[in-house]
Amino acid sequence: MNVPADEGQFISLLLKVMNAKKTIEVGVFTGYSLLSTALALPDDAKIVAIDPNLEAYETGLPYIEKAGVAHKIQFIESDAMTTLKEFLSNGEEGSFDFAFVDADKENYINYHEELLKLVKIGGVIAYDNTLWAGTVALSEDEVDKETLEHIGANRVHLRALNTILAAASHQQMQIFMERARSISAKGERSLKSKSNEREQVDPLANQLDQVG
Ligand SMILES: C[S@@+](CC[C@H](N)C(=O)[O-])C[C@H]1O[C@@H](n2cnc3c(N)ncnc32)[C@H](O)[C@@H]1O
Repeated sequence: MNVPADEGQFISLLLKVMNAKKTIEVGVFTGYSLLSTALALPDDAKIVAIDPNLEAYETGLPYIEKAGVAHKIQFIESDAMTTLKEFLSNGEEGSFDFAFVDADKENYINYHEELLKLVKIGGVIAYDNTLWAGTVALSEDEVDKETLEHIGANRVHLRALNTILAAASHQQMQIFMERARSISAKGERSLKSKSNEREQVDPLANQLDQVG
């Protein structure tokens, strides 16, 4: 299922504020968030979009073409971990401005590990569904049995991701979207030794510092 329109607009805003030019999307489906991304980026930008489901991507592709942004997209029909590891072996470390993850929740933590290496200091990694309909804040006893069966495993995966994000030394901001959708956007905060570099390249992190 695609992200809601307000989330697409929020991604678009983030990308424009950051002046992003090179991004990764993990989990494309029919390309709604991908189209939001492609429309927000400049004409010479590049988006690597990874999903094993080529058929779904091709369903949405005519709309991407009609919008005149297909040239910005490199679709890779693959499992994302394989591709992310290939990028790292090919020397793409620290070369991406932004990553958006909206795929198999059990792998979010694994994607996070690889994306921390692929996304540059000052970049942002955004995750869809981090509240999982609000259930991440509830104990198992508080979720009714039917709901727990339906959402149980993903709730556990997302709680684990949120715990890691909250504990990490990187700057993080959490944005709660309407209709119980959620997105966590994690600004990569530089270490003290890189503070000068960061000040030059990282307007978003400076804004995040002021937010606290
Ligand atoms: C919720 S949909 C993505 C929706 C999309 N972001 C949008 O807004 O239109 C999840 C997608 O993740 C993909 N997916 C599942 N496992 C994956 C994996 N291991 N690697 C990459 N994509 C995967 C599915 O094929 C599916 O298309």
